[in-house]
Amino acid sequence: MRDVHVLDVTLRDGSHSMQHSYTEAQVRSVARGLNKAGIEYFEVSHGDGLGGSSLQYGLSAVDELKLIEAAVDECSVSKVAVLLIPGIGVKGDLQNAVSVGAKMARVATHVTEADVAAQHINLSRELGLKTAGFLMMAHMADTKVIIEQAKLFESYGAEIVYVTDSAGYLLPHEVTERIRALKEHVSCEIGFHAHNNLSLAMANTLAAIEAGATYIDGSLRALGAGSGNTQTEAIIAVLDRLNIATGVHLYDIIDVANDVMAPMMLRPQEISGSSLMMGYAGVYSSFLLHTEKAAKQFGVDERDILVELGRRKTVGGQEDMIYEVAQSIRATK
Ligand SMILES: C[C@H](O)CC(=O)C(=O)O
Ligand SMILES: [Mn+2]
Repeated sequence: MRDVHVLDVTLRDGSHSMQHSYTEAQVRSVARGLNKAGIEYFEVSHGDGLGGSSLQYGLSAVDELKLIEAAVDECSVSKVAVLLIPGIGVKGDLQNAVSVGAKMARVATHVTEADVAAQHINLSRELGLKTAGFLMMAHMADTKVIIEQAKLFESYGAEIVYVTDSAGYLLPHEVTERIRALKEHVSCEIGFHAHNNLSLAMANTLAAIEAGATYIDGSLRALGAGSGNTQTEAIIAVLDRLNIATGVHLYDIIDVANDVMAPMMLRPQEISGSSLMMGYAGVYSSFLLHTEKAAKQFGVDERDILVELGRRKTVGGQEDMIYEVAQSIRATK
């Protein structure tokens, strides 16, 4: 019995921090540990979802279908989820993921664009997947808009709607406001996905649960875009202390975080000057590595790039703007 479902995103959001370099052996060892710990669903895909491997978003070292298949092969308890952003991934990608054993799909759109997900959510239900809509950059819309968009997801067949704090910008009371509004106006379950750019991932996750969210994302050692996500092993411990059942064994989840994930991380998952600025300026967390690259290439301060990206209200899919902004800052020097 699970009061709250903790979905682990180490093998998807963590792929941003790993520069999409996961190998089959790495995925197998993480999947084995998550399965042993009793995680219900964990996500495996390119960081930007199915079909994300590209020059724009970063090339994957290994075909994600091979990684999904390897993860599925390690599972007796856990089920594999995939993320799909319509336009980056296509319906065929979802069918392929199902053919290698995926059991859940999270269809992600910008917070004001749920209408582009109708076909993908329909297909996901037809394929028998647990199906969720994932509203990214949720800080960019007020509760009225979020309710409207969640209702669209629900009308297409989504069983869960996630409020996704892609920029790690939201403050706890703003999370409460959004989740509470959804609880009042939609009947599907509500999920929450945090980024730790302002060091608020855990506080925001607890605010979401208190307001009624029943699906929560976490990642081992917090591995994820920007400053990473809510740390899976920490939220399991905290929920245990709150007597909220997750069905996950604490020692086993700590073991996979410490013994398996930590040694393979390319760099510590920390709140750096730049990832903090993403939370401050409201910038999509997966822009971090691109911003570091652009800052070096044009010899400008990463923070200036991020502030300008926030001011221009850039969203996922506009990675090319990072270089344009860096170039324009350079030109004014
Ligand atoms: C594709 C993004 O990385 C999805 C996500 O995890 C977020 O918006 O946050
Ligand atoms: Mn994320």
